[in-house]
Amino acid sequence: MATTLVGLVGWRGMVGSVLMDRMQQENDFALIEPVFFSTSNAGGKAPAMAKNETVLKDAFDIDELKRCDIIITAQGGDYTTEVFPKLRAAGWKGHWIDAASTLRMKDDAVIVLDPVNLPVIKNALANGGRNWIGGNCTVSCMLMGVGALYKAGLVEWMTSMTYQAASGGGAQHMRELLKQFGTLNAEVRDLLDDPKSAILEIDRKIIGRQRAMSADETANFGVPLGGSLIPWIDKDLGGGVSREEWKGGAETNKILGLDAAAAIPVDGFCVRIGAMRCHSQALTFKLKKDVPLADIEAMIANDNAWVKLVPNTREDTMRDLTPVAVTGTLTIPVGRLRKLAMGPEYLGAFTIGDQLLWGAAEPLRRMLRILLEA
Ligand SMILES: NC(=O)C1=CN([C@@H]2O[C@H](COP(=O)(O)OP(=O)(O)OC[C@H]3O[C@@H](n4cnc5c(N)ncnc54)[C@H](OP(=O)(O)O)[C@@H]3O)[C@@H](O)[C@H]2O)C=CC1
Ligand SMILES: N[C@@H](CC(=O)OP(=O)(O)O)C(=O)O
Repeated sequence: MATTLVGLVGWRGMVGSVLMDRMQQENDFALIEPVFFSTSNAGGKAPAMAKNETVLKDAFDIDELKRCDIIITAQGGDYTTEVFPKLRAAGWKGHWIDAASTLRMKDDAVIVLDPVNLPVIKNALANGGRNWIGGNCTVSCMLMGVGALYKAGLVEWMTSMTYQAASGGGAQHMRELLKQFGTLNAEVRDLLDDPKSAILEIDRKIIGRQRAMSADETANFGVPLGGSLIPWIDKDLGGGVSREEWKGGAETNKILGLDAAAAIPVDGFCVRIGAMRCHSQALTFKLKKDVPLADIEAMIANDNAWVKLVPNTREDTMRDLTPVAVTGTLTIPVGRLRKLAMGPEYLGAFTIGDQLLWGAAEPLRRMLRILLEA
């Protein structure tokens, strides 16, 4: 069989770098002939994973892109908006795998998260599908954790309260958060070094410095995030709903392959907090019936190889159910599982995922594998 030519766009960005790491770890490059593209350095040297195609191609060159059997892009939505229609208009029939949200809700696109929706992917493939889009990080991480309840048809509705990391905004947001923490620490360092100093004096100085942060110091988030939080993520869709909140319902149902008539109500609030790259979520389910907690735990624990049930104890929660425990791993812990005071059909849960792994890069490389094995 001829070698599959796979174009890689956005490979040196934050999501792209995580994707390259995972592809190397899983030996994906052994199965493909990679062609590396750049929006800024065409003609430069391709990275070490290159085989025969050792020069960076221009990521806007439709003829070069057209050579590829498969293109994977983590370059961002603006790039997709500009290049994808031109490429298809030029008659390209290859597979397009994309991290950006641009094409997600298009009828001819599938949101890929194969441990949850392999049947949806396989069905689209059989029907000639060629556009494979990674889901919103919060939605993908949530479904990796509690997808079992949806698959079992148990969910009447779900509400989520998210605690989303700085990385969701991009690399500059992570840097800004850390700079803000440093600025705040510097503001009270002398007082912290003195064990007899008054805590209210420290508190007064911190809030003063937070409120005095310059436009430069908050250029990415718009307001201070260090020592604070921001209960709005992505655009304002009107009606008091953020675009990130809208994605929760729209993408969950699309991933599960549920049309408007069968859609499950999913809604909540999305909040940016000062974590680095793990998105956490508190979930409340209204189940269609009273299912014993032990059965629910077993369902979740056995759903996929990455989910990890965390016993609902203080000790287990503090050790295993934090962004610090999860960062850099593919593990999706689900804990704090308990029936809520509202009644036996009301279930509470808390889950965490690395938003650069299951939230962005991993579903893309797994889709590549599915195509290579098809
Ligand atoms: N951040 C996230 O959490 C998520 C992002 N996504 C999607 O992925 C897209 C890419 O996001 P992200 O990876 O954060 O974007 P980055 O800004 O890190 O990278 C995007 C591109 O910027 C260029 N670039 C310019 N300067 C640098 C530099 N110093 N280091 C690395 N790259 C640089 C690179 O293009 P070139 O090599 O051509 O110059 C790179 O491919 C997003 O727009 C979004 O659509 C999806 C899910 C989650
Ligand atoms: N919006 C997410 C990150 C992201 O890129 O989402 P999407 O792929 O849906 O645009 C966040 O800020 O945490």
